[in-house]
Amino acid sequence: MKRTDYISWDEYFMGISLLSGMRSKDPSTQVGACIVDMDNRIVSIGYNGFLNGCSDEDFPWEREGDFLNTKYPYVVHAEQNAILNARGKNLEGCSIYVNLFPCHDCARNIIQSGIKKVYYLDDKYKDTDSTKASKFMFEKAKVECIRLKPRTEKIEISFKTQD
Ligand SMILES: O=c1ccn([C@H]2C[C@H](O)[C@@H](COP(=O)(O)O)O2)c(=O)[nH]1
Ligand SMILES: [Zn+2]
Repeated sequence: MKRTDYISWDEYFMGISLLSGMRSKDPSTQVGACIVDMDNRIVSIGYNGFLNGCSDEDFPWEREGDFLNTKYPYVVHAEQNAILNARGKNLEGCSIYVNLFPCHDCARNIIQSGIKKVYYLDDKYKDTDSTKASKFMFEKAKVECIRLKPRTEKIEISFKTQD
């Protein structure tokens, strides 16, 4: 008889976003993104981090202080890494799963890439102008935003073997 307690597509793709976010070295907010095509195939993934080919040690993780001494001008956002990691593949009609609602800069990139659905979990920056601008642009561009309400708070994975 087939298993019945398997995870849903939404749990699977958001789970992969969260796992991807666990690669992030940002001490305050870890973001992961997973782009999926209309056949439920994963096209690309990404997380927030500093620049390819540069040492992480050369950049600050600070949130406050002089702008140039904070992470903000240097960190590449998860959604943008996922779009860029697709290496020019056609993303028209794809969906993106991301654990944090996209900022206005990511929203512009998502829209321009042809992605049509955004599945998200957390909306902790909902009162910021950046998120308000994202929502305005998504609405105008007819990109659907869906907040996932998982039926469980945690999914466990184990590396334990049976041998
Ligand atoms: O759309 C987004 C918005 C933010 N991020 C990343 C960028 C930063 O590394 C953190 C946010 O840091 P805070 O300390 O919470 O300001 O999240 C992203 O990847 N995508
Ligand atoms: Zn962003």
